[in-house]
Amino acid sequence: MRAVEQAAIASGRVTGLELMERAGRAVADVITERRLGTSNDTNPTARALVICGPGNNGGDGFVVARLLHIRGWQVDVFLYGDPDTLPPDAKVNHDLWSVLGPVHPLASFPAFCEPLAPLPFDLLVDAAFGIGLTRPLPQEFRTVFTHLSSGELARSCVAIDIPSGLCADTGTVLRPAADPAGRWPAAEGLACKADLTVTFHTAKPGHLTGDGPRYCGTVIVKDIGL
Ligand SMILES: NC(=O)C1=CN([C@@H]2O[C@H](COP(=O)(O)OP(=O)(O)OC[C@H]3O[C@@H](n4cnc5c(N)ncnc54)[C@H](OP(=O)(O)O)[C@@H]3O)[C@@H](O)[C@H]2O)[C@H](O)CC1
Ligand SMILES: [K+]
Repeated sequence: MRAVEQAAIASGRVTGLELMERAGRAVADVITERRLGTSNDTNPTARALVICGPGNNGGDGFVVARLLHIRGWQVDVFLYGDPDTLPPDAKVNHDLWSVLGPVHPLASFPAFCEPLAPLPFDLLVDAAFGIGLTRPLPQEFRTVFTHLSSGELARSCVAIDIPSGLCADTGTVLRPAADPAGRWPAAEGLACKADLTVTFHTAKPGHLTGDGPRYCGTVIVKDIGL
C-alpha cells in the first residue's frame, strides 16, 4: 500500500494531501450515505467523536471532522500526540480543523466524558492508527475503546483504514508484553471494535484474517484514485 501511494505521489499525478482529502471525503460520504447520525426533532444535531492519532491516519480524521462539521454535525476532536510533530499532510488538516473547533488532548478525555449523559455520541470515528501501527495501543486509547466496547460511548463506530490496535498485515491485535498469551478480553480495549471500516484502494490482509473480521465489522473499500 505504501509503495502504491508513494509511486502515485512520485509520479506527480497526485499529492499526499490530495490523497488524504479523498480518503477523508470517502469516509464522510459513507457516514452520510448510511445516515450514521440520527438528526431528528429530539436529537437535532448528530454528534461525532473523532479520535486522531499522531500520523496520517489521524490526518484523515481531521479531514472527516471538517467535512462532518460542514454537513451540520456537532464534532468533538481529540488528538494523541503533539500537533507540531504531525506529518505535514496531517498538520495541514489539523490546522484546517482548528479554525472550526478545538483539538482536545486525548489525556483530557476522561474529564471531558464525566458530565456527559450516557450515549452522548452518535458516532465514534477511529482515526488513531492505520497501517503504521507498530506496537500495542497506549493506555489513553484503551480507556476510550473500553468505553466504546461496553456501549456507553457511541451508538456506532467507523474505523478509518483499519481498526486501531489491529496489525494491518496479520489481522492480529497487538498485545502488551504483559499479556503474551492473549488472555485479556476484547473489553480491555486493546483494539477498536468497529461496526464499519472504510479502507482505501484494496482490502489489507488484516481485514480478512485473524481478529480482523471480529474488529472491522463491515469493510468498505473506496477508490482514492491510486
Ligand atoms: N499519503 C499517504 O500516505 C496516505 C495515507 N493515508 C492514511 O495514512 C495512514 C498511514 O499513515 P502513517 O502516518 O504511516 O501511520 P499511522 O497514522 O498509522 O501512525 C503512524 C504513527 O503512529 C506512531 N505509532 C505507531 N504505533 C504506535 C503506538 N502503539 N503507540 C504510539 N504511537 C504509535 C508512529 O510512531 P513510531 O514511533 O512507530 O514511528 C507514527 O508516528 C493510512 O493508514 C491511511 O489512513 C491516507 O488515507 C491516504 C494517503
Ligand atoms: K484507524
